[in-house]
Amino acid sequence: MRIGHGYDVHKLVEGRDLILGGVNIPHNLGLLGHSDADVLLHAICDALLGAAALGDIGKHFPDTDDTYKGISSLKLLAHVNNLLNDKGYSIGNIDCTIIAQKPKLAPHIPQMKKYICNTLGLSDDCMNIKATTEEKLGFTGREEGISAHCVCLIK
Ligand SMILES: Nc1ccn([C@@H]2O[C@H](COP(=O)(O)O)[C@@H](O)[C@H]2O)c(=O)n1
Ligand SMILES: C[C@@]1(CO)OP(=O)(O)OP(=O)(O)OC[C@H]1O
Repeated sequence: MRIGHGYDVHKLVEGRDLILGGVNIPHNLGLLGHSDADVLLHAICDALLGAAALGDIGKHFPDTDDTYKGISSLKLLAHVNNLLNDKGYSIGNIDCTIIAQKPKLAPHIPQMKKYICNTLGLSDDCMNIKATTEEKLGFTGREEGISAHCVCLIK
């Protein structure tokens, strides 16, 4: 068994979609990034890459490469899964926390889980997503951005 950890932050701005776990969530602000800025999927990619000692998301998908401009991060996650499979690894379980003051994410978590489990070929009981506010403290509390943490085990 090997452990991995991922962390990512994206800024909230007007005029962008809010996409988390592949789900387009209705909100007045969205996340800024070179890709679709899906901060949850980026944290998952980094945790999986970390567990396999394969570097990080920026190494595999540079934000200077137009190939990744506006790309769905579900495609990046699928690619990361292939890299792990090529090295003979399979995923044990994944646990994530999204830190967002708004919007309420709980109603969207089942759909996020479905997309992620389908992409990774994981069963529902191997994947968990939590959401929390930071009680109006810090940059997430001021609604300037959203962050996400992920830990995983691979075998
Ligand atoms: N963006 C969010 C943040 C939180 N939740 C849910 O609310 C619960 C309480 O959050 P606190 O930050 O006040 O502890 C949390 O456990 C989540 O279930 C949410 O849905 N969306
Ligand atoms: C995903 C990539 C590539 O499009 O870009 P962003 O969407 O900006 O995301 P980030 O987490 O800053 O870094 C990884 C990138 O290289």
